[in-house]
Amino acid sequence: MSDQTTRTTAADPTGHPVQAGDHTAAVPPPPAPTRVVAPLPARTGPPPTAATEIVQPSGATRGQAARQAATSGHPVAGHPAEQATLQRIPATGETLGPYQLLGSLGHGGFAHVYRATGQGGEVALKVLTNAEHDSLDRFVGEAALLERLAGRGFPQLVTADLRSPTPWFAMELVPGPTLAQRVAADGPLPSHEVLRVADDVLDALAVLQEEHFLHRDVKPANIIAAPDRYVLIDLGIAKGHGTSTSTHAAGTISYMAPELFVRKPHARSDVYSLGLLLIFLATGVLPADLNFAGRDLTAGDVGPVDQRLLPLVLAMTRHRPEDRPPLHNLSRTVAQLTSDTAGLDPTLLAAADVTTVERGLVTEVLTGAAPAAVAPTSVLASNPVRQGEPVTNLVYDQQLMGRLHQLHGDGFDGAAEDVISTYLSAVGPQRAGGRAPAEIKDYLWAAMRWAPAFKPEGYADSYEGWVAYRQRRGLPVPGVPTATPPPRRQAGDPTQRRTPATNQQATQVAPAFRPGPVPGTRPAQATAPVPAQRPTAPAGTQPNAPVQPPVPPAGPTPRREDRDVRDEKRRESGGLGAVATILGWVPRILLALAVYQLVRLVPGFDVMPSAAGLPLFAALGDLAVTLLNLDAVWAPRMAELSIPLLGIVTSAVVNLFRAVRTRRGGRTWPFWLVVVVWVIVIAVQGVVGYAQQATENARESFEQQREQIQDDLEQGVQDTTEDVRDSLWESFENALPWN
Ligand SMILES: Nc1ncnc2c1ncn2[C@@H]1O[C@H](COP(=O)(O)OP(=O)(O)OP(=O)(O)O)[C@@H](O)[C@H]1O
Repeated sequence: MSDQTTRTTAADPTGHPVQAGDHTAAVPPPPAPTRVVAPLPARTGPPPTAATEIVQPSGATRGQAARQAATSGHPVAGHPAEQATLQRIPATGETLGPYQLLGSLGHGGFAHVYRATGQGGEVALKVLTNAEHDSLDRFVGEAALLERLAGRGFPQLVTADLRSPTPWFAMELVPGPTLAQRVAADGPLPSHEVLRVADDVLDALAVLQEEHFLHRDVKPANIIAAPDRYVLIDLGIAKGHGTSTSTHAAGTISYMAPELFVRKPHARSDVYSLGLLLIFLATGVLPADLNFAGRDLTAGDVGPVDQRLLPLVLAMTRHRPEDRPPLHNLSRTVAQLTSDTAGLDPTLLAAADVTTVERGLVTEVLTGAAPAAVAPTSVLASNPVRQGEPVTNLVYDQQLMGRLHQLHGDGFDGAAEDVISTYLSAVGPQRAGGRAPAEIKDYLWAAMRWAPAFKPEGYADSYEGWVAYRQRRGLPVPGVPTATPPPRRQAGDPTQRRTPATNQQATQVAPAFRPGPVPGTRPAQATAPVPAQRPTAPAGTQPNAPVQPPVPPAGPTPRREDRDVRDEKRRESGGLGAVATILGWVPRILLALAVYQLVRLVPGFDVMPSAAGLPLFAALGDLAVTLLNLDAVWAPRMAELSIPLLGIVTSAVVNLFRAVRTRRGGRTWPFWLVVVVWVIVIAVQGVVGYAQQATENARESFEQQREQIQDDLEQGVQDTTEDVRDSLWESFENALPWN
């Protein structure tokens, strides 16, 4: 037992955490509620040497070894990317703390796991074998998180010695094969067993979510099939960090949710991986990767999955994370599927708003704004993707992967090596851990589950061959001016998804990854100097000379990237995108007109000409009058109404375009804004019109009364005058002598 493990928490029966900074404990298994793992002190600068100077086999510390390697210019030994980061791997029979190692259970790039025996019986003992600078933090984070999860769906943490020169922690030994081993040995699982896996893993993920964590590595190799339950293991998202020795790196990427490729983890990223996992368990194969196709899986993609399971797995693997159902809805669906009597409630599988617990996860963890209490273990979460892992890291480069996907879709797998070698010359070979392009290509093809494509006849399987193929078909080639204009897009096929006739057996339909800068022009962390872009050699000359990419801009901001992506999308969709852009301005113009009309209602501004008098709206007003068979007096009113109506129609069209182009729902705010502003215009117009009308009526009535009175008066005067005149006349006549 190391001297550090003698400072145990056994002396602390109250269950309080061990002293601050004490990272070790040797609680005899089974574990007391005592806190086994105390968090490492928060770091602001470089890691403290005491905790991280891990002894190399040679006796040199990791830091010394790294410095030696750096100053000599040579890696310590073996592969340049790996050897400076590996530390001692304990052998069977050795003792670590109170445990004797009985045999290896497995390993990844990060740690080795042993079956070990000690006082309390057998345990699974995980030993940190990667000496990358933040591996220890992550290892501590994994142990701390296991402790917090307290065996709910995960192995129970037993004890740990994280300050040992060979840091380790012991956990409950879960008997049974992993699901990867189970399927390899027995083939696909029956549906009821797939549902049991779904049930247990969903429960485990829900517990994890309550602790504000994502697993991010749900895959068959990380689920142990114990006799009575399925247990999720491997919370060390850092495994494989800084090295590519992980035997499961490709498998990990295979289950990765699309949003993780663009470094945007979502609370439902694990749902995607679990959906793929269920498909794998049910069929024995994974569907072809659709990450770069940007669409949902369909029944045709997933092979012979039980019809009852199908809606579940298709919902879980939706491309957009917000379209996937949340965990509790999935659990309820699984319960319904498991029960023979209950019917399936389809609303549970519909896209649902972010739940409260998910919101906590998103705001606290994914954005890095975790509260202090979570911070010590959120090393797992603060690195949503495995940065720095050679080769694996390449799949996060959208430019590179998009281009490779395009080549693959066209059937030019052989051209991939050219593109990769160009890419490496741009970003530096260290980005891929010094691997050769062919090796990288094989890795990426395995990771993305891309089956070998079939090249169209008559073209070399090289970058130049691909360029020639595209040029001959009038298709855009990134970085090369199009010789002939691209063919007109067909109505009903706006994305122009195209499968080459000769490439029917390539893994996927070519997703029309559109031309953009040559790969490597905007790598996420490109720092290496890059040669200037060189024009593509004509087909047939220099068959293996790749096109050199232009210099990557230094450190683009995310906002800039967003803009670039938007621009790229616009370019990708060609004329369709331009039409959508122009149309996109129409609602805004109409909105401006609506505001203008509103201003006209302000007293004093009514001298401004009405927008409804513009020829377009006047014509529309007349048209409406004719079509609706209305009285001509309605024409101005219909011209007014035509403005918001036009806004609604164009907004609907724009949204349709956008939905087709991006496979997302379009923006609806311009539509609502136009409508709302117009409702206000009409309401204000109504009130003002009513007031004007009322005033007019009052005025008219007053006028009428006045006229009436005047008439009456005049009449009265006239009558009186006539009466007087008559009576005078009569008197006069009577007074005449001859009467
Ligand atoms: N609690 C456990 N009980 C039994 N076996 C276990 C346990 N934990 C891990 N193992 C075995 O050890 C193997 C490696 O474990 P784990 O995946 O945690 O290590 P890792 O270094 O993070 O590996 P990877 O890079 O594959 O994720 C597992 O595949 C499993 O077979």
